[in-house]
Amino acid sequence: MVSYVKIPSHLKPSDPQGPDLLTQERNLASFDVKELTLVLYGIKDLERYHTILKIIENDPVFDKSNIYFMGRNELFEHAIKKEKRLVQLIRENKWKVEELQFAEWFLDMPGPFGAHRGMFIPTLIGQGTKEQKEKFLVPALNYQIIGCYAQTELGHGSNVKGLETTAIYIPETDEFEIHSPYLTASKWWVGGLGKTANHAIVMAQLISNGKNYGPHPFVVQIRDMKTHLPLPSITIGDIGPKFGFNSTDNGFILFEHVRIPRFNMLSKFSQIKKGTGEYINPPNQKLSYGTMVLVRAIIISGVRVTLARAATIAIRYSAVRRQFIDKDEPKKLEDGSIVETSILDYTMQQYRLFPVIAQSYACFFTAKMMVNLYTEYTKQSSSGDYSLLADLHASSSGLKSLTTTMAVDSIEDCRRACGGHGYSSFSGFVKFYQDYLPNTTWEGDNYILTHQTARYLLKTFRQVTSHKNPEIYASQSNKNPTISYILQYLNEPNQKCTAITPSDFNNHEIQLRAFKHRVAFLIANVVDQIDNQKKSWNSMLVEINRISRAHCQYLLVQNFITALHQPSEDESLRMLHNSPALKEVMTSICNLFVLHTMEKDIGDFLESEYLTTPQARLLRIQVYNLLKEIRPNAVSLVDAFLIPDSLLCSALGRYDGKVYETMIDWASKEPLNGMTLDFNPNNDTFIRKAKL
Ligand SMILES: CCCCCCCCCCCCCCCCCCCCC/C=C/C(=O)SCCNC(=O)CCNC(=O)[C@H](O)C(C)(C)COP(=O)(O)OP(=O)(O)OC[C@H]1O[C@@H](n2cnc3c(N)ncnc32)[C@H](O)[C@@H]1OP(=O)(O)O
Ligand SMILES: Cc1cc2nc3c(=O)[nH]c(=O)nc-3n(C[C@H](O)[C@H](O)[C@H](O)COP(=O)(O)OP(=O)(O)OC[C@H]3O[C@@H](n4cnc5c(N)ncnc54)[C@H](O)[C@@H]3O)c2cc1C
Repeated sequence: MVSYVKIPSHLKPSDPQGPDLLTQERNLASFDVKELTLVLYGIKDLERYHTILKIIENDPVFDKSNIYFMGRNELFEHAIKKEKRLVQLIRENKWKVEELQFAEWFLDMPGPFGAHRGMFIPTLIGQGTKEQKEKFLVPALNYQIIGCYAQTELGHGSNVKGLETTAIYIPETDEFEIHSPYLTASKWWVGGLGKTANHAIVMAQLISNGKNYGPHPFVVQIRDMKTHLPLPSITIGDIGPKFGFNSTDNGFILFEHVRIPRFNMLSKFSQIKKGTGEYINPPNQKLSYGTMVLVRAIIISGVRVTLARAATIAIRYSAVRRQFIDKDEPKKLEDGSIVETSILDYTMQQYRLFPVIAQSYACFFTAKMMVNLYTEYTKQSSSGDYSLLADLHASSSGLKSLTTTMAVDSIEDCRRACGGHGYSSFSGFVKFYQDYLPNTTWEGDNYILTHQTARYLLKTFRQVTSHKNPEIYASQSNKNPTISYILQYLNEPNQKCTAITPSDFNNHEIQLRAFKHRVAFLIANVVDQIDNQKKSWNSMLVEINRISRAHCQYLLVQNFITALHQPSEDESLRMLHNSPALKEVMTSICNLFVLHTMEKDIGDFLESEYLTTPQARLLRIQVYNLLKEIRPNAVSLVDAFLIPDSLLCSALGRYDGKVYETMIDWASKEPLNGMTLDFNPNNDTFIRKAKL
C-alpha cells in the first residue's frame, strides 16, 4: 500500500520507557502457554489451524491491509473475490467443514456466499428428502447453484407464525404458488439475496384445500442461470447500507403468483400429497424451524473466539500503554529510573478487562456442551426420537441470547478500555464490532429468545411441583440441570450461603448452590405471579428475561466447574487435568467468572436471601483478590487464544506490541492524506489525488 506521508527517520522506534514490554509480561506466566493453547484447540484442530492459516496468509487475495479504507462497493467486490478464491481453495485442498470453519474465521469477512454455506445448505441437509438432496444439495455443494435463506419479511421477523408470504397448493397442476400479498410480505434482510443468489429457501405459509398449516420451507429459483436476471414475476434488490456487514448483499424479494413444482417443498418431515393436497404431519410441529436451532448452536460456539479476540487486543494494548506515575507504588526500571505505570496495573482496568478473558474461557467449555447436546440430538433424531428437541431449543435460545449479548458488551468494554485509540478503525474493534453486532438480533432477537427458554423452565417447574411426589423426578436430575435445581430448591427453599471469609467464595459448591438457588427462586416467583396472582405474560417480561439469563449463567458456571473437576474422556480436558499449573490458573479464571457474574447481578442473590449484605461485601473483596492473582498471567492468558495478527488486524493488539509504529504507518496510508483540497470558499470545491 502507498504511504502518503513520509515519517521522519530520526525517531526512535519504540517506547523509550522499557524494552519489549510484552516479553516482560510473558516471562511472568505461571503456566505453559503452548499447553493451554493445546487444551483450547486439541491436537488435530491445532494442526488444521496452522495449515489453513499458512494458506490464507500467503494468498494475496486475502490481504487485509487496505480493508479500513474501503467504501461499500469496493468492500463488496473484495468480498466476492475472496469468496471465489475460497471456493477454489476448498476444491484444491478438499476442505471439509472442519477446515472451512478455520478458513472462514481467518478470512473475517461476511461475504455473499455466507448464507449459502451457513443456511441454504444446512436447510437442505436437515429438511430435504433424498431426492431433493440429489436435485438441490449436490449442485449447491458444487457451487453450481448459490442459495440464500429467505424467512424474515419487511413486516415480520420475530413472529415467524405471522409471516405473510403464501405457498398455496394448486392440485390441478401439482404446483405451489408463491405470492407476496402485501408490501410487508417482501422478504427483507436476506443475506446473499441482493446480488448473488440464484436460489432461495423461502419460508411461506403452506395453504392446502383452504387450510393454513403454518410456515414451511420451499426451494425457489429466483434468477436466470445464464443471465442472472430475476425470473419473471420476481422483484429483487439489495436493501442498502447498514450499520456494518456491508460486504454482504442483504436483499429483498417480492413474488407475484410464482409457480414452483410440488417437489420443491422441503419434505423430510411434512408433505403434501399429490392431487388431494392432503397434509402429512411432521413428527414434531417445530421441525421446520430446525435451521434456526442449528445456527443458534453454531453462534454459541463462535462467541468464545469473539471474546478472545476483543480481550487479546485490549490486554496487549493495556500492557504496552503507560500513563501517569503511580505515587504509591512507582514503577522502577533495572537502572533505578522511574517510569509511568502500565495501564494494565490499574485495578479499574483489570476489573474491566479480566472478566472478558474469563468469559471467553467459560464460553469455551459451554461451547463443548452445546456441541455434545446437538450431536446427541442429531443421533437420536435420526432414529425418530425428537425428545431432546425441547431441551435443545430452550438452552440454545437462552445461551445464544446471553452469550452474544455478553460478547457485544465486552467488545465495547474492551474498545473503551483502549481510550482514544480504541475509537480508531486501526484498533481492530470498529469493523469487528459492526460485523458482530447483528448476532444479537438475527436468528432470533435476544429478548424474544429468552421467552422460549423461560417458557420451558416454567413448564418444567410446574410439572415437577404439580406432581404429588416430586422426588419421582430425581432419577432425571443427573441429566437435566433444571430438574436438579428445582428439586434442590423444593427441599431447601431457605438455603443460606455459608461463606464467612472472602476466600470461602472460591468454594465451587458454594458457587453452584448460589446459582441454583437464585434461578429456582426466580422461577418460583414468576410461576406464583402468573398462576396465583393471575399476572399477564406481558407484565412479566422483565422477569422472564431475568429467568432465562439466570438459567444460562448457571449453565456457564456449571460447565466450567464440571470441566475442572470431572474426569473426562475429552482429550482437552485430560490435558487440563494432567497439568497442575494449568489447573491452577484455570481455577482462578473460573472463580473470577463466577464471582464477577454474581457481583454484577448481586441484587438477585440478595433478593433470594441466599446471600446477606455483609457476604456480598466479602464476595466483592474476593473479586479484587482474584484480579491480583490473575494479573501476572493476563498477557499469557490471551496469548493462549492464539488469535493471529492477520485476523486481529489491529495496531493495538499485535503480538509484538509495536503499537505506535503501526499507528503512524497505517495513518500514513490514509488516502485523504494523498489528496489536495482547495479550501478557498471563493473557488469551486475540488479534490484531486496528490502526485507522489
Ligand atoms: C478454539 C477453537 C476455535 C475454533 C475456531 C472456529 C472459529 C469459529 C468461528 C465461528 C463463527 C460462527 C459464527 C456463525 C455465524 C453464523 C451466521 C449465520 C448467518 C445468519 C444470518 C441470519 C439469518 C437469520 O436471521 S434467519 C431468520 C431467523 N429468524 C428467527 O430466528 C425468528 C425468531 N422467531 C422464532 O424462532 C419463533 O417465531 C419463536 C420461537 C419466537 C416463536 O415461535 P412460535 O411458532 O410462535 O412458537 P411458540 O408459540 O412461541 O411456541 C410453540 C412451541 O414451539 C416450541 N418452539 C418454538 N421454536 C422452536 C424451535 N426452533 N425448535 C423447537 N421447538 C420450538 C416452543 O418452545 C413451544 O413449545 P411448547 O412450550 O412445548 O408448546
Ligand atoms: C445483518 C442481518 C442479517 C440478516 N440475515 C437474514 C437472513 O439471511 N435471512 C432472514 O430470513 N433474516 C435475516 N435477518 C433478519 C433477522 O433474523 C431479524 O431481523 C430478527 O429475527 C429480528 O426480527 P425483527 O427484525 O422482526 O425484529 P422485531 O420483532 O420487530 O423486534 C423489534 C423489537 O421489538 C421487540 N419485540 C418484538 N416482539 C416482542 C414481544 N412479543 N415481546 C417483547 N418484545 C418484543 C424486540 O425485542 C425488539 O427489541 C438478518 C438481520 C440482520 C440484521
